Amino acid sequence: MSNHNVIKLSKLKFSYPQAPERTILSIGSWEVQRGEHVFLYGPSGSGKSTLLNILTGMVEPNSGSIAILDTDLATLKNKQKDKFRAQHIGFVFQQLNLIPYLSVRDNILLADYFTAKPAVKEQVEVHLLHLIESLQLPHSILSQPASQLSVGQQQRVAIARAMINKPELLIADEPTSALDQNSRDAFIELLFKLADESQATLVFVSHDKTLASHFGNVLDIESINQVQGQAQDVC
Ligand SMILES: Nc1ncnc2c1ncn2[C@@H]1O[C@H](COP(=O)(O)OP(=O)(O)OP(=O)(O)O)[C@@H](O)[C@H]1O
Repeated sequence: MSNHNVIKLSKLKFSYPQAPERTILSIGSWEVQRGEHVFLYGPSGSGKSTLLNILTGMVEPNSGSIAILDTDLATLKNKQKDKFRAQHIGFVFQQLNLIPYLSVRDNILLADYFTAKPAVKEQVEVHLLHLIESLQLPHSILSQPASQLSVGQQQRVAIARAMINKPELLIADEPTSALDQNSRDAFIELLFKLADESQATLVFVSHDKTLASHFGNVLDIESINQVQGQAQDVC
């Protein structure tokens, strides 16, 4: 396979409809190649979450283009965007967002259920077991309700859920902010391991610059966003 861009932004401008006069993001160009581990950092209010929402098609820019895996998001209707997101992008958030009363298995498979074209059941099962083993979790955990897991186990289940659809792009938004240093490093290493296994590209967002040393590609959002002065005023 050639070295396709997984993310390609160009001439992007964005302001929220409630405050149209205030430009939040103005990015000339930004590209991420397949398999990269990108650490995107910046202070509170610098537009990290806004940029992630634009990358995933949840929010539309005022102008400019965004291609994810060579698909121009502007060409997709809302339903197609939902499907595209479910099939190609995995998410791990700060609040792990597991549903407490559902079993670990159902929490993980929920992501597969939302893709318009669910994979063949047997293949999903094989992949599920593979993920659980790679994350050093016992098979028996699959039938436990998420509410019974330790925080460390919940994190690993959140990674499995993000990876069950074999996404090409994995987005992690401040997933380690509640952890101590050791658990943080272990979590990042597991995330890398799983991402690399499926050659997924990882975009990891945080305001904690001490994590940067783990990553091959470290990007200060303020170095690509031409309106940083304005965004910083808020914090
Ligand atoms: N729904 C909204 N309407 C109007 N302004 C918003 C909205 N959401 C965010 N903003 C503003 O956009 C700017 C960027 O916010 P954003 O949440 O993207 O920053 P961030 O870097 O992710 O911050 P944090 O690290 O605190 O999560 C901030 O100044 C914020 O006040």
